[in-house]
Amino acid sequence: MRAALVGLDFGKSDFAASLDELFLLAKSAGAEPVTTVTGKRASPDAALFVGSGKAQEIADAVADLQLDIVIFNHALSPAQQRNLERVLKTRVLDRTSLILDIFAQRAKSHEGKVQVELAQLQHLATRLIRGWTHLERQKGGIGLRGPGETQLETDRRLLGDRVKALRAQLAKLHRQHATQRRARGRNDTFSVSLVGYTNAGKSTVFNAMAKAGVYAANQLFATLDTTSRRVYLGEVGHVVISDTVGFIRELPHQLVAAFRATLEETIHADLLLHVVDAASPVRMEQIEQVNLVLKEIGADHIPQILVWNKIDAAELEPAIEHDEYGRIHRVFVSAKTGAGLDLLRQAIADSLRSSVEARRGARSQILDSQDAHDAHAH
Ligand SMILES: Nc1nc2c(ncn2[C@@H]2O[C@H](COP(=O)(O)OP(=O)(O)OP(=O)(O)O)[C@@H](O)[C@H]2O)c(=O)[nH]1
Repeated sequence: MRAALVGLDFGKSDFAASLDELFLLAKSAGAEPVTTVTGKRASPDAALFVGSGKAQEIADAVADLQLDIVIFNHALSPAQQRNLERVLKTRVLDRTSLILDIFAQRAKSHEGKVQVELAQLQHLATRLIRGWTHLERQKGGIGLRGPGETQLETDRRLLGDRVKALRAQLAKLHRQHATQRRARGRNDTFSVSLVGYTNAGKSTVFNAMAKAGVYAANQLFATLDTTSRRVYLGEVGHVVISDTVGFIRELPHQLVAAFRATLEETIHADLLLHVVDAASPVRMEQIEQVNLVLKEIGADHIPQILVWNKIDAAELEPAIEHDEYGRIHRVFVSAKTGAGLDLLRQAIADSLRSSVEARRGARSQILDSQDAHDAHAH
């Protein structure tokens, strides 16, 4: 599918990085970006998002380069999208729909699929206006319409019913996961979650640690479902490591909501390995974006180790770095070459050891106070 990418510069500093990301997103969705049209504006045009001159430039590109789709690096209103499709005479997609599309292609587990469908329906609900989509025609539903209902009311009702059913399914899956987590908790297994910006290399680190053969690809959001493995770390024992969905700037809020359940795994971890693409020029900003999402889901209090990955590409050396309190702050690794992975194992083992000591400390404090209580009673 031949695509044009369109990005408008509203004076934000991350304009170039955000466009590079759109290129990757488009490729991940299976499109072939042929050309990029950029422009500068103070604010979006109400009817077409871009100005009429820019719209003509895009329309010419569509005709000259025989493009099938135009992808905007922004959120478009339903009216803007329709107006643009009329003027450009081709399909128009915005950033939110593109990300939803990738999620729909990638979701593998039952839960992942339910979450993506819910997010898509919620996105559709904002676009459900007269003459837009007729849901019951897709379902071939004669007799589905209630008495006196207009097409729009019927669409809204069907959509509402489906959203309700999906929410119920998710709640059930959620309860099952909580039960599984409790079972794990009883075993006192130390749990480690990999988090990070999309494409940072989480799956590759996970594979290297777990030798699991989890799908790793130079695509955004190759991993949607949480996968967990037990990993043996020598005399300190076992940990459970989980790979999680990648984060991205401007993740559509429907998706943040839908994936909250998946991210629950993250919230209950004892340690977060925050994987960073050390070779990316925008790595500091990506770290910030990830920390923002962690805060949003209430996981910002969990101890975190920054894993600077891809040191082979960034020409850095494997190392462990401590903060001023002597805690491990950063580990430099290459999941691809294996350099520094022994240091990462060591870092996780250290963290496990101090957690066990802290727990033992808490327990002996309780015993001490019990002894004191008993002594007093005698
Ligand atoms: N040069 C180099 N490339 C790496 C390294 N680790 C991962 N990669 C590459 O980076 C790309 C992304 O890796 P993944 O492991 O799929 O990244 P992810 O963070 O799981 O991605 P999402 O599923 O999108 O969240 C792949 O092409 C990997 O081969 C590394 O240490 N060095």
